[in-house]
Amino acid sequence: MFMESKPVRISVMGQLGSGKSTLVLQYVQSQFVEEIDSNVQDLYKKEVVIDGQHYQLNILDIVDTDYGLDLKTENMLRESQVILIVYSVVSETSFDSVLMRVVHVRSILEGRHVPIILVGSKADLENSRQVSSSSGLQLARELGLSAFLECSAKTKYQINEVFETAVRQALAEVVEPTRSTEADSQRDTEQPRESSIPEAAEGQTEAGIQIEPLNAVQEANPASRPAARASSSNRCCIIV
Ligand SMILES: Nc1nc2c(ncn2[C@@H]2O[C@H](COP(=O)(O)OP(=O)(O)OP(=O)(O)O)[C@@H](O)[C@H]2O)c(=O)[nH]1
Repeated sequence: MFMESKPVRISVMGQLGSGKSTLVLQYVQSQFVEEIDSNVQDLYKKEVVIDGQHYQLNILDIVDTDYGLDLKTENMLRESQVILIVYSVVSETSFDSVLMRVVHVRSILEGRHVPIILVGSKADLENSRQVSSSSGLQLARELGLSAFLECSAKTKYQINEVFETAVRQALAEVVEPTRSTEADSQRDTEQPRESSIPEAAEGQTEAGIQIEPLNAVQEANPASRPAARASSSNRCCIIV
């Protein structure tokens, strides 16, 4: 039986070198590329089945300098249904640049709700890690983002999960908050939009989604084993 694919437009941003192109290429072409031309903005297409539904993913790998985006890219960003902001877990500067990118994206979107997912890449490089999983999760919560994941394009760890989460978030129904009082509107301008990232209890989110302890991650991500043993308090997070 022929099933029509639903198109989903995904944009991928992040500081140069954060690993966004490698992440996209691993997902779309199943290859890990060491050197990629950073000046090329590419649109990739991939047919997938997620939760029994066919989708055509249109994934825009944005040339994202710290000096802003050109008008054409801003327009393409406005048409996105979900945006991934990638940082590298081995680069604190890429993590520090996330805030600026979120603020910039939100200003481009002018109040329209588009889910933003925070992605910590290069999770295989555990021995060189500069940004803990809990810092990533905390930032995602503070900024009111829709989800947070770590992944590795090298080991393929959570690559599918990143894009599956993106599709689910893109299609999730958005419930706009009702603004009844002046105080409410005042508060809305002061705080980030409410996030679907729940407050985590020890090892678990409010929604009951397990935050996997690192020893569970070791099987999926063998490269992280030595460091994982060394820091058992560290956690890998999949929050949707
Ligand atoms: N070990 C490891 N290296 C990675 C991973 N992802 C990307 N890299 C490497 O990090 C470098 C930068 O990756 P890119 O994908 O080019 O980064 P980018 O964010 O697209 O940056 P530009 O191409 O400059 O826009 C490359 O040498 C990649 O091979 C990963 O998961 N693990």
